[in-house]
Amino acid sequence: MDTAVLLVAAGRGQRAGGGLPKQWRPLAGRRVADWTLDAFRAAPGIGPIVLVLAPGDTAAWDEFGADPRLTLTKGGADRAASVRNGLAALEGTSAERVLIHDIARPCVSQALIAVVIAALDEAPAAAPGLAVTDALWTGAEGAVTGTRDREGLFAAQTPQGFQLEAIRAAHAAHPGGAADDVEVARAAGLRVAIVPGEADNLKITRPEDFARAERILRQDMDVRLGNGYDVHRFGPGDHVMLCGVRVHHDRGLQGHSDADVGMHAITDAIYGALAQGDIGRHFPPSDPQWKGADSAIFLRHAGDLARQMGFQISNIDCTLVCELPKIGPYALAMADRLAQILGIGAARISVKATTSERLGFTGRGEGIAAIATAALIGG
Ligand SMILES: Nc1ccn([C@@H]2O[C@H](COP(=O)(O)OP(=O)(O)OP(=O)(O)O)[C@@H](O)[C@H]2O)c(=O)n1
Ligand SMILES: C[C@](O)(CO)[C@H](O)COP(=O)(O)O
Repeated sequence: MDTAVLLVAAGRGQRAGGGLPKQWRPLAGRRVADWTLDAFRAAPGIGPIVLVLAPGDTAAWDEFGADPRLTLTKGGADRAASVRNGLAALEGTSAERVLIHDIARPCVSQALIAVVIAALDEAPAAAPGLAVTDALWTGAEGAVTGTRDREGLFAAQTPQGFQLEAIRAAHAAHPGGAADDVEVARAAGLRVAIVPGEADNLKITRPEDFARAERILRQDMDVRLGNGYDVHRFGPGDHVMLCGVRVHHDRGLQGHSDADVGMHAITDAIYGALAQGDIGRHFPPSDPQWKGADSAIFLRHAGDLARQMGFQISNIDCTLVCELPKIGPYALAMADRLAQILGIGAARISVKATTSERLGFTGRGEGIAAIATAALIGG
């Protein structure tokens, strides 16, 4: 049974400071929102994902709008209003359950997601709570004024899981202003099962939380580097394909596929980082179906394989080595095309070129060489 995910990301993160809303700020090499989104993308049994965005976060609307797995909808004046809009966006989907999660909790584990989903087999609602272990005081003017019994107290976390129709009806009946969806569910008479929360599943709220979240994410991070190198010889022709862009030239490049030397080096760099061999292993040159093939097929395969193995492409750097054609005027278009094929931001891709000072085979204009590095992050 598919479980939908509703990620609320329309807050302004005022307590976290830092200028940019916290979900768009960098954390362990990526943005907070990327960590959270990918945790749910990677979880088994997840169906539609609704991302609730502030209307003014235009860059996010453009970026995430291109992802076919996501449905975007506008946030409201407070968290509960944003959740209501997200639930409305789920109307008509086949999902019967929903996990509602703060985008500001990027350290959510696969184990916790699975536990909440499993608990929904037995209960109409389930949410993680951390039993309070510290003594509790009341205080005023910098001094302790009393103590409170901690017995039976829990710190509430997300993802909070619900049968979809039940939480939709609960929100419709609620006057608003709830701290979380458990409060809304309980007001509608739903029993909410508590599953054990995780200390690492913090909500980034204040400036110091970034450092703690970064430590948590980095301790499980699997950083991989791969390199790729390729050469193609010039032959007759009137253009070359380089990093997915057709570049006018008085000769073409020879090869079994479209001979896109840059894209081949990048593809091999990704395979290398994954320890999955090279293009020849996945697309043997002896196979006639790849004759004249668009090299985007190879690159897309490497990118998909990285995702299947639990890795994100952090960045790519590719250097083309040739005297001619001049690469500079095409470099940005090349980065854009590669980004489109890989489904990552163009700012994560660098394409540059150098001559070899007329030395060697590239210097003599006999062919083009390309060298690429890919950095992948998993875990
Ligand atoms: N109108 C709102 C307010 C909050 N949220 C989301 O609700 C989650 C939990 O809220 P909180 O930590 O309070 O986030 P902010 O409202 O962004 O923070 P602050 O109160 O410090 O401004 C966050 O993922 C936030 O983006 C939302 O989608 N819409
Ligand atoms: C839903 C929540 O994450 C539960 O802990 C929390 O209530 C939302 O954030 P806020 O800081 O209470 O606004």
